[in-house]
Amino acid sequence: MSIEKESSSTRGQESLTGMDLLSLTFRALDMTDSETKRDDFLSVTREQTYETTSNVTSKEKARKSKRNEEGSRFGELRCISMDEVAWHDTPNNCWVIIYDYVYDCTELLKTHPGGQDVLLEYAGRDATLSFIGAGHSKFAQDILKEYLIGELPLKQRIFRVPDGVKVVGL
Ligand code: HEM
Repeated sequence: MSIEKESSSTRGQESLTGMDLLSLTFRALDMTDSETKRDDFLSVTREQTYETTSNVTSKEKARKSKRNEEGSRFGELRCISMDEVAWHDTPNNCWVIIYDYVYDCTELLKTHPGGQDVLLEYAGRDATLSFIGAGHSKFAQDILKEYLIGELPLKQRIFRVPDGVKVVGL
């Protein structure tokens, strides 16, 4: 059955969008412990997202600083576009995107328990799906922050935006 047909039989006249397909892929990947809990899902409202652009209004600035006082996870993060990330795709300069955050994995390449090849495969691009697929432990998720250097601009994000792709395990 084609995707279009399946879509129209399950969702009336609506057709599947790229986001729907990505979301389905994630759901198919997640997998093992199937009982969904409320906090399995990322629930982001427009107020909880923030954009690190230069022309933010004073109202936005006030909101951001309030959020930082309240203990935002990473404070101010540099805004890095996917184009810029794409330039960092070598063993001497390896950035990856996971969950809309940008990580400099150049040093990690030397010590990554999964080896450097798997990381290099995603150098300069999004590695979210593989990071989850590899079944990384809580420890691995915790040390992610050691490599954090920035985040994607709001327009390029697919997870941390209102109605973004929902994933389990991050
Ligand atoms: C900054 C990003 C990453 C960090 C901090 C990281 C960290 C780790 C850590 C600590 C482990 C040991 C096992 C564990 O605790 O889960 C591990 C294993 C592994 N990682 Fe990563 N990882 C990263 C990105 C990736 C990516 C993008 C891939 C792509 C496929 C990957 C593939 C693997 C694999 C296959 C293993 C399993 C090794 C084994 O069990 O023998 N990792 N990683």
